[in-house]
Amino acid sequence: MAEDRLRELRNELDEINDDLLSLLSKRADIVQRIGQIKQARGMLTFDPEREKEQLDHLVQQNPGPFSDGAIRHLFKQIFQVSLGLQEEQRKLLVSRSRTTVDTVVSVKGIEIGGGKPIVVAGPCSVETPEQMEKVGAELQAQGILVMRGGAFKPRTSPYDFQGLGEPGLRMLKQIGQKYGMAVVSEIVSPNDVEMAIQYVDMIQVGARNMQNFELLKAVGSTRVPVLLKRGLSATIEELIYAAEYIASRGNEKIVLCERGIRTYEKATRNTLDISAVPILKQETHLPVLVDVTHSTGRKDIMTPVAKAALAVGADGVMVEVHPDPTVALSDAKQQMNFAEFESFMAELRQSHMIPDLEAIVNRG
Ligand SMILES: C=C(O[C@@H]1C=C(C(=O)O)C=C[C@H]1O)C(=O)O
Repeated sequence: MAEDRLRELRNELDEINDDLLSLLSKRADIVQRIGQIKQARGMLTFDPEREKEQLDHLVQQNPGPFSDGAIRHLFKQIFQVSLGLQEEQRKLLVSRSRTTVDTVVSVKGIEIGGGKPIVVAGPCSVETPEQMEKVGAELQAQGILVMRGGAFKPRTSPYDFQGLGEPGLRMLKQIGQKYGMAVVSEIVSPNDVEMAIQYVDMIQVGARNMQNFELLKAVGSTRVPVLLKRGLSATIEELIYAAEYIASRGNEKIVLCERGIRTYEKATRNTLDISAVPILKQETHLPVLVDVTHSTGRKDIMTPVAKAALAVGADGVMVEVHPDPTVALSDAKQQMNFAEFESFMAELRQSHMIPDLEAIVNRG
């Protein structure tokens, strides 16, 4: 008899479970529709006031035997998984799920991400007109289309060379114009962005500033291409969110840059996270470059590392080149001299990893 009653009650519970499941699913469907409206309106997903309102109401209606605390706990769990659903469906602007088409960022007419890998090269720091003149001529001879050069240097020590600032940017622009190259330089303060875009074709947000959110918002408010470097200890997800900060302000001209992360390994300056490249290509629609200079800090392995980067799908590599690295004001050890740069370029061309020189020289 008691056995029968037990079975009966359990059958009843099974039915209630089915009803609860169906109600929860119906609720989840509504939650998702609310999520869509929130996304379209740019609203936050979490709404603590709305949750409190519902909890207060439920507690008021609580017929027992569950305690008010238990009811609050149960429903808080439902709200939490509901929020999870809304987060999941919220597609980031930079996310691959938005489009299967790869974004091509045009920097003064030079395409990054169009399937033709590029080499971005130049000195760590802009130092003197003579140094820049030599670099400009060398890069042009090597078919480089985008030149880098630092004018605002975020250095570890305040006593190290901090860069020439605006005069450095002016020098960079002049040499870029003279030798027909687009120029990119790092900006470290949101206050300098407006000034900088008079001189540079692409703004770099450096590794140390990847989560300088005010800077991200400032460059996001321009329509100038942005080269966003991964932070020293940033996860791939954090890099993607940093890119989203820029995109959310309306600027989707973003090029991501893997530049090595901090690990316990001492053989290289940083540890190149090579897997970040295909992951970023898979998770976002943005072009990805690899800075082989900063990731390795070693000239002797720059060529194989650059080949590896291109082999896993990078849209290009960045390298530092200086007429005489031994007297460079920053990063003296890791910059290539011209002879080293020439053999680096020759090796990449011979292995058909970058377009050959003629194709570039005759591009016009
Ligand atoms: C469903 C919403 O989104 C979230 C989830 C809630 C819920 O599951 O009831 C309530 C508030 C929000 O934190 C909403 O805003 O209404």
